[in-house]
Amino acid sequence: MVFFFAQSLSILEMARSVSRIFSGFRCFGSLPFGNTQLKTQCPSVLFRTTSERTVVQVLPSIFSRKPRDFSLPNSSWGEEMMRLYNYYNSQSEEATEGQEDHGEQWTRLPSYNRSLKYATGGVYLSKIIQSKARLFTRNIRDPGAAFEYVVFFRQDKQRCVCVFQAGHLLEGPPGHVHGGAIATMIDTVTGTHASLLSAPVMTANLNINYRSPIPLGSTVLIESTLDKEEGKKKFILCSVTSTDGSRVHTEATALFVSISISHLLRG
Ligand SMILES: CCCCCCCC(=O)SCCNC(=O)CCNC(=O)[C@H](O)C(C)(C)COP(=O)(O)OP(=O)(O)OC[C@H]1O[C@@H](n2cnc3c(N)ncnc32)[C@H](O)[C@@H]1OP(=O)(O)O
Repeated sequence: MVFFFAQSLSILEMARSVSRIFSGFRCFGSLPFGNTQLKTQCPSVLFRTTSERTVVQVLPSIFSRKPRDFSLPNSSWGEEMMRLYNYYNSQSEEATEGQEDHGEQWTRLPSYNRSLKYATGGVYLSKIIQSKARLFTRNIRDPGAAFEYVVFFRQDKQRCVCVFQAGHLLEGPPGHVHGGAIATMIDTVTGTHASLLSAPVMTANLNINYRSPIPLGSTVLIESTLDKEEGKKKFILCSVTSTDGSRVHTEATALFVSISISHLLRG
């Protein structure tokens, strides 16, 4: 669809259009950290400053069908978010460079805005989910406006840690994060955790105790641990704390039940 539209424009008009389409996507390579993987993911930065020939060379990667991984840094990530991302990411890099991974390192979990489509290659879900469906936590294009987060997993400890920066659109009480947004993030982290144990799962029960408000714009840690498994039930514990651990914001327990895909087709 995007490609068809672009064919009817001149190259430069096309470049401007695509640039606008991708306007929410900042160039990771301009940020002060040296992850080469990030630098390869922002070809649109060349549009305004290079010749037509270069633009043409760049276009194929623009129209790549590779989905955006939202768990990678963008320009809205603050200092604390970046510090923690770099901390956990450096430990997960060791796992890939090291000899053998026995689950003793953190693994960064990629995050897409149409999780099931990408997880299944789109074959199944393209038939049953409307084309405009997007994952709730990844559907706001303006970087930093809502849910900015990355989840890491440690298999040996059965533990997830999520670094979450709460944007200005998540306001509940003045200057603080809405309880529903906090619940959403707890559901997301514990649900991701339960899915790693045995996907697919659905949330059957979520109990939340709000202990102290989370300032809007701040970065917090959301940690989940496996409490117990009973057949198709997974019980997960979760806490939301300040990044230094000194302040407990929220505590929760969650129950996930394994389902079969046919469960989702019952309507
Ligand atoms: C990448 C991002 C990840 C994000 C993750 C987000 C996940 C979500 O938000 S899911 C959306 C919200 N959840 C839902 O809509 C679920 C709606 N509920 C359902 O579909 C069903 O009730 C479901 C799937 C939970 C359970 O149904 P079903 O598979 O038939 O299980 P069922 O046989 O009734 O119960 C299985 C066991 O779970 C227990 N159980 C079920 N529901 C509950 C509950 N609410 N509380 C406590 N126990 C429960 C049952 O007692 C039973 O226990 P046991 O095996 O010991 O007898």
